[in-house]
This record gives sequence, C-alpha cells and structure tokens, in this order.
Amino acid sequence: MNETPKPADIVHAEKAQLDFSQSMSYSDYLHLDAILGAQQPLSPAHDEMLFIIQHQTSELWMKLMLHELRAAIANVAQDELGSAFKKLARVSKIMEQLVHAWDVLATMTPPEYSAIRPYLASSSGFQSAQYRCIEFALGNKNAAMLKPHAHRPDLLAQVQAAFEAPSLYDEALRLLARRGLPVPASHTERDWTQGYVENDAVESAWLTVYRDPKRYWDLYQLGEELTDLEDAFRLWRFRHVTTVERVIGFKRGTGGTGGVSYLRKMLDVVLFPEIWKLRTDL
Ligand code: HEM
Ligand SMILES: N[C@@H](CC(=O)c1ccccc1NC=O)C(=O)O
Repeated sequence: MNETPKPADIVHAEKAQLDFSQSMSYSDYLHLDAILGAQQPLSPAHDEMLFIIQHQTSELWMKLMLHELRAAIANVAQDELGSAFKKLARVSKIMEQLVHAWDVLATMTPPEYSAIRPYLASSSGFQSAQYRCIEFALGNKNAAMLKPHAHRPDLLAQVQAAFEAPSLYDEALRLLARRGLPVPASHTERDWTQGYVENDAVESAWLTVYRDPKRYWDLYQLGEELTDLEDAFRLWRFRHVTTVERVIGFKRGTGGTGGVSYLRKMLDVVLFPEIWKLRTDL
C-alpha cells in the first residue's frame, strides 16, 4: 500500500541543501537581517508596524521604479524604443501595485492612526527623496521641493540630478523631433529645471502620430505607454488623498501643508498634457 510521504522524507528525497554554514543562503543574498531589522516602532501602538511596513515597501517599489525609469529615459534618448517600452510597462505595473497597496493601509482607522501620529513629529511623505526623484523624472519640476533634502547632501545630490535632467517627456519630444516631426526648439533645448509648458506645436506633432499609427507605430506606442503611466499615477494620487481624508480628515499635515487641500491640488498636475489634449482634437 502507498503511504503518503512525510514532509521531512520529501525534503530528504529531493536532496535539498540544508547546511549553509559554508555557502550563501537566501537570507544572506537578500540581506534580510538589514531589511527585517529596520522596523523600529516608536509608539506602543499595534498598528505602527503596518504604517512602517507600508512605507518601507513603498520606498522599495519606488527604488525599482526609479531604476527602470532612469534606464527607460536613457533608452528613449538613444532611440532604443523596444527596451524603453519594456521598462515603462514595468513602471506602470509597479505604480498599479502601489495603487492597490492603499487597500491595506485603509484598514487603519482614525483612532488607530491617532495613536501613532504624535510619534511621527515633523516627518512626512513630503520629504521622500525617491518620490521627488520620480516626480522630477516625470517632469513635475519645482525647485522648492529640493529644500527638505538640504540637511542630507547625499540625498540632495540625487534629487538635484533628477531636477536638472531632462524628464521622460522631454526625451520623448526630442525623439519626435529626431523623427522629423516639427517640435519647437523651445521644447527640445531648454532649461530642464523649469516646469513643462504646454505647446500647440507639440500637440500637432502628437496628432500627426495618432492620425497615422501605422506609419509612426513606435511613437504611437510610446504615447500610449506614457498614457498608461500617467493614468496609474493619477490613481495613486487619488487613493492617497482619499485615504488621508478618511484617516485624518482635514487636519494639517505633519509636513506643514494644509493636508488634504494640498494633496487635492496635486490631483490637477498633468504630466504629459498634449498626450491628453490630442484625444479631444483627434
Ligand atoms: C495614514 C496614512 C497617510 C497619511 C495620513 C498621509 C498624509 C499626508 C499628508 C497630509 C501629506 C501632505 C504633506 C504634509 O503636510 O505632511 C502627505 C504627503 C505625501 N505622502 Fe502621505 N500620508 C499617508 C500615507 C502615505 C503613504 C503610504 C505614502 C507612500 C509612500 C505616502 C507618501 C506621501 C508623499 C510622497 C507625499 C508628498 C506628495 C506630494 O508632494 O505631492 N503617504 N501625506
Ligand atoms: N503627513 C502625515 C504623516 C505621514 O503620513 C508620514 C509620516 C512619516 C512617514 C511617512 C508618512 N507618510 C506619508 O506622508 C500626517 O500628517 O499625518
């Protein structure tokens, strides 16, 4: 009669390696001691672990997003669109992952958060250097946002580099120009630290692409990848403001802003304006 093997027998039969005293293990490779040792609640509140892990995992996903985004920008600058598309699709999926992550945080009620909030003092997501690099890489430039990093020269240098570099959209427009589409010089050579200014000629260039997708297939695909990305980013901003309203209402933020009123203003940011406008004019 066949007896179901015990779990211990399966492990032995499979000859799984069980001794890691002389070789690299899972935890060694992933530096889990550093990662799993980095949750250090300041309050006695049960829910602070959720709050910390929610933010730490978000920062890890943002790290990957930036890694992909920087490489995608370089790909677009070098006319390597196939490689750029692969990375941009991944960035959009990460953003969607972060959109769904709000569901976990939204299980925290106002009294649960009130028990943690005094311990946060003046810290706020507003001071996230990686988040600011992402906003800058996507073209939402604002010099004032460098200031919270002045006390950390290492972080400031990273945020400053993203501030001074052309954004993903800037590189997309330079690509359109290289393909012979009439993008004005004001949009292909400019002071990249300045916020993006919407332009009719740029919209016309995108309209040319969208009116003849077969001829401009890769530029058309780029336009749609940019749309996916901004769409996902808008959802993230929306879930943030809604989660904040359900947890702290209209209290001022620990970062010093009006809170929900500030986050609502950020909902009006349009990263790739002509890509949206062309849909009306097509
Ligand atoms: C209960 C949870 C949360 C509350 C109450 C909250 C509240 C706020 C508030 C009020 C602001 C405005 C700045 C300020 O004055 O503090 C802000 C900004 C910000 N928060 Fe949150 N937040 C929460 C969760 C998160 C999470 C999970 C993330 C993910 C990393 C995050 C990332 C950010 C970022 C990046 C900003 C700056 C946004 C910008 O400048 O456009 N927040 N948050
Ligand atoms: N700005 C939040 C505090 C906050 O959410 C926060 C504080 C420390 C680390 C991350 C945070 N998350 C996002 O802003 C508040 O006003 O309650």
